[in-house]
Amino acid sequence: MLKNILIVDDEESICRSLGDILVDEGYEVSTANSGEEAIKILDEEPPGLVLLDIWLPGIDGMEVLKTAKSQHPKLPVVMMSGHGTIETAVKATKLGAFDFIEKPLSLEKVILTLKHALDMSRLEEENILLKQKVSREYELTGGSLPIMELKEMISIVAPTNAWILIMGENGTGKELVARAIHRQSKRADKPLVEVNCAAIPEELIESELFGHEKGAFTGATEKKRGKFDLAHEGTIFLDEVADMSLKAQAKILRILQEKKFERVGGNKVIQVDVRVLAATNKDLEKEMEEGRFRQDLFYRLNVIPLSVPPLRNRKEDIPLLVERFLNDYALKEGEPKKVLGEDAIALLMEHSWPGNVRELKNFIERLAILSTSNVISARDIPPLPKEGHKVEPFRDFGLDFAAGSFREAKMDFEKSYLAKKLREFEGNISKTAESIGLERSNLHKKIKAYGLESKGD
Ligand SMILES: Nc1ncnc2c1ncn2[C@@H]1O[C@H](COP(=O)(O)OP(=O)(O)OP(=O)(O)O)[C@@H](O)[C@H]1O
Repeated sequence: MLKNILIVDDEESICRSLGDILVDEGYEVSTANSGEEAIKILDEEPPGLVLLDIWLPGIDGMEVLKTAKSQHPKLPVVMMSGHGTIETAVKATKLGAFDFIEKPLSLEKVILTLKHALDMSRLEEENILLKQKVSREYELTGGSLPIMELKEMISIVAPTNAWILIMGENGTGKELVARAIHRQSKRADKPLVEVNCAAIPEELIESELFGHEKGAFTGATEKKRGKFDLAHEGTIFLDEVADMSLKAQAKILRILQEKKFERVGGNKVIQVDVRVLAATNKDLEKEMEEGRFRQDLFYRLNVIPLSVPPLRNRKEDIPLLVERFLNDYALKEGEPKKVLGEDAIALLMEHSWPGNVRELKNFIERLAILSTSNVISARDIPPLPKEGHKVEPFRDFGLDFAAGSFREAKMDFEKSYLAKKLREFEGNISKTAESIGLERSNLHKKIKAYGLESKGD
């Protein structure tokens, strides 16, 4: 991208010669011979960078720097001076100058400094845009009473350091709640590290959470930092916390209590400062009763409970969510935004959305992809399961021995058998794989091939 550079120097010859060189380097250049002129240009047509002499008649360089920084805080300003002292350089840096170059100017130094300053400013811009994009992506949409109450609770508890347990059905937005809490907390500038407890094999849990030293076990070819280490001074989000084995729960409890750990294969004790957020879609009271979840861990995590309501209890959010997902889709694909007709929305409001917001989001994306017209009406909506009909993730498909060939019958059996076993272990892939003597990765492949995924995505 072409960047405009403003050179401010009362010596006409410097403006001219420096300007010519910078134009040759591919920059656009404008010049000012006084502080007053510079301020006028900054006001009317802000450049991408300023090369600013300190000694100017009238308003001097330091004053121009102050004005420039107050009007355009992100504008990189490089100071130049023939009588540079350490003090002036320090003062300029304190006022926000990017760098300080001494006269007589070394061309190499000027060009290198400009390049660094422009690179830095581009990175800053990109960073701001990315942060905006990410925070938009993770915004909780909804104006219903339960969602407004939830947002209110989030704004109260987020700035504290309290640990929070987020409960709710699959796809209700628990991860978004965790992100909102982190974003509104004092730790927002530090990392939010997510741990999907259900996805870590038990034997790797320590190395995932606490890291390992090089050579700690076969396969540990590099030293690796653990999730707790990475979350230092930030937030750790333990998702699907009830899907860990009891052994893994005990390990987590110990670190949560002591806030200290050693890397696998190491002997240095690492102390961390982390805020813990946890989420689950299980009924933890029931899990405890049935001996699948440790009580002490529950009390440790459940300092502040937050509950995310299912979509069927806040259907008035559906129109807003639909609007948001159609918008997101159009932006992502760079296509014109489609709209849903009132009749189509009315149809969506009748459905019970057992997969909650995730199901609605996927449904809307499919509609946006498949519909040929920009206004989607009720006629374009594929049939939705009847009200009250809860889609079981691993439903029994029944055996259809009318299936023609041996191969088809075998596939029917395999699908039905895996669905049954997955149901038995409540969708826990590790446990199912272990119980039926199949490799986890192999089971994953079969689940995909037979469309047995538990979630809509
Ligand atoms: N209120 C909301 N506004 C906008 N998008 C939402 C909202 N709630 C959920 N979503 C979207 O729905 C999807 C599922 O949300 P999320 O992953 O936060 O749910 P979850 O409760 O953590 O699900 P699970 O228990 O299955 O992990 C995501 O794509 C998320 O962006």
